[in-house]
Amino acid sequence: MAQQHDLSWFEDKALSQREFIEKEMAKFTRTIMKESPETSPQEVEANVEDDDRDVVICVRARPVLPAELERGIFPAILTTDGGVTTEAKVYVHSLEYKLNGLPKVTTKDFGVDYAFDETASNDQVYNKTAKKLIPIALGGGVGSLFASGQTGSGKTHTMTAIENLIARDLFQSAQEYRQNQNGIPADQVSDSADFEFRVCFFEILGNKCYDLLEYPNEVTIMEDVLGQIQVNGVHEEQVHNPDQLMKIIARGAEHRKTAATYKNDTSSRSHAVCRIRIKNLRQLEAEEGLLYLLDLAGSESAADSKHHDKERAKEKLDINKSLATLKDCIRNRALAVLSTKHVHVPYRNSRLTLLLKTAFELSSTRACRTVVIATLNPSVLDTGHSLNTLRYISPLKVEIPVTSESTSPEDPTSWSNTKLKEWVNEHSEVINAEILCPTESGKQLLKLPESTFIDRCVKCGPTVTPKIAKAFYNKFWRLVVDARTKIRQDKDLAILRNIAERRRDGQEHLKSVQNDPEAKKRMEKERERHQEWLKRMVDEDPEKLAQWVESQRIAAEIEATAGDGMSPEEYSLWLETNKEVAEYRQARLKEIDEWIDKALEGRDDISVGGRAIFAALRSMK
Ligand SMILES: Nc1ncnc2c1ncn2[C@@H]1O[C@H](COP(=O)(O)OP(=O)(O)OP(=O)(O)O)[C@@H](O)[C@H]1O
Repeated sequence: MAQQHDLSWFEDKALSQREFIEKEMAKFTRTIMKESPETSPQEVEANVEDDDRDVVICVRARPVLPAELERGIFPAILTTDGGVTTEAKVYVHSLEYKLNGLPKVTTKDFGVDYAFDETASNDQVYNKTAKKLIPIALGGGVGSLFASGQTGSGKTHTMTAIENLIARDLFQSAQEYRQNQNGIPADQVSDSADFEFRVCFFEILGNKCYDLLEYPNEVTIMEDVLGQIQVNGVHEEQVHNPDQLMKIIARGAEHRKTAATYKNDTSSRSHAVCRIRIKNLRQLEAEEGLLYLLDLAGSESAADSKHHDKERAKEKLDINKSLATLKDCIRNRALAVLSTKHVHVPYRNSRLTLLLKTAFELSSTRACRTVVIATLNPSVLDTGHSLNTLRYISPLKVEIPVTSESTSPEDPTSWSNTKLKEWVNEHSEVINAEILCPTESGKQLLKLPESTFIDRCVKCGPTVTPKIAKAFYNKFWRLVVDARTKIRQDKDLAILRNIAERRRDGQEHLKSVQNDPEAKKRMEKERERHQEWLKRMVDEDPEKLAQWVESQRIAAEIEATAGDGMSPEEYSLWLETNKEVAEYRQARLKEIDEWIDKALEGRDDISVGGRAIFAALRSMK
């Protein structure tokens, strides 16, 4: 819980301006209520029912606590629900001062999938977010739940409640599965029924990992020769009911490494990972399901970190770097599925994301769903921290395009039920399309848990063994992976062609400029303007600047690697540009480094988070 501390000059001011701030906020609320008609509960529910997003981003603002109310603290955060056509929003009101010294209230808004205010119950939060991870994990997929938020914002409160509900539903669903298979009443089967649940709990602290069940044993996260991620040396325990699971989680949480910070003496400074492996004993061919419950370390700004010693500052830098990588992985993985843009999922750049390889890998054939819950302290004194949290999580929300960009007829995502059945009949003599996919579209069949897919195939007759069913599942999923890869390669090629053209034009242009002093001057001016723009972006929109630098890096990367797997015609085009590519790429990356240096020059006020983004971009080369 947040420790009390002396109010700074600014905090004092904020509390003394209460009347003014509340009046401004009320004015703002009236305006947005007028602009966006209230969403009916039915509309919200309908939205939830249709929610088949792979990544769900939500925020929960806790109430102002009685002790805080006593100190005169009041809330400065407003949330609105999303509707069929509108997105859920969080508004943060901050007190600022104009140049003439008069106060003003600035409001920043962020779009999320779900925004919960202080009236939301734990059940409501769970039902709309984490609940959908259960069928995915039981069905052989990967469900991940991340909690993030400033210390004292209610992370533990929310996560503990959700973990309890997950434990309850996991075992209840396992019983229902058995009941559906055998017709045995649920109360007559054991809690775990046809599943084996194994739990481990560890923390990632910088580049080191420690077992939280056998504390302080060190464990290592590594990729084996088969590309599987192993957590070597970790202690795993089998659990048979919700109580056992919750006891283990509580035991791990007790060992959680904590350290004093300026803000809170029990602030978490490591990422805690609880992993539940789920084996379907009835369908041994199906992949193991994975459920990750991750309590992320808080990100701290430079101002908070100034009280830290060198070691703590380095630790914080590692944390911020891993948070930046995690953000790229979640966002880019969602983009890779939804769009034809070239995306790079840098999951190898941190221990945390390497651990979640199965969820991030573009060639993964498993259903994955990621839920991010950010908790907010609504206090007017904590708007800086709330903005930090929101700036971190809101870019994770990826818009679902109205029409899929994927037009490849080979991609099952776009198949109707008729087309899907045709494919099944054409590719298997023993699997009956009416049993495997009586009504589903291609997209719906891809959402089906692997074990259910295998179950349905096996029901087609005695000749269909689980092994055959599993091979058919892989064959179906390969279509998706191939289609995605092809789309990306096509896109890379288009970019490459464009670069080749631009470079030809550029060289012509350079030649003409060399002989034209006026044009040379103009070019110099243009360069200066560009540098100015970069400098300004550091202040105004570091996120946008980081994205721009990242796009430059990706372009350089494509230029250097696009020669792979091309047709002869494409390859000759490639060769044309390839001669100087290595040299050009080096120069380009050096230039990017210089841009970052220039942008950061003499800027001690940039947050640790901002620096970490740039550091991560550099290290990704
Ligand atoms: N949604 C909520 N409704 C009511 N009280 C809440 C809610 N969320 C948090 N609280 C209360 O706020 C206080 C801080 O919450 P909590 O300890 O969960 O924060 P935290 O983010 O986990 O902090 P830390 O990182 O320091 O452990 C607690 O007293 C908790 O009971």
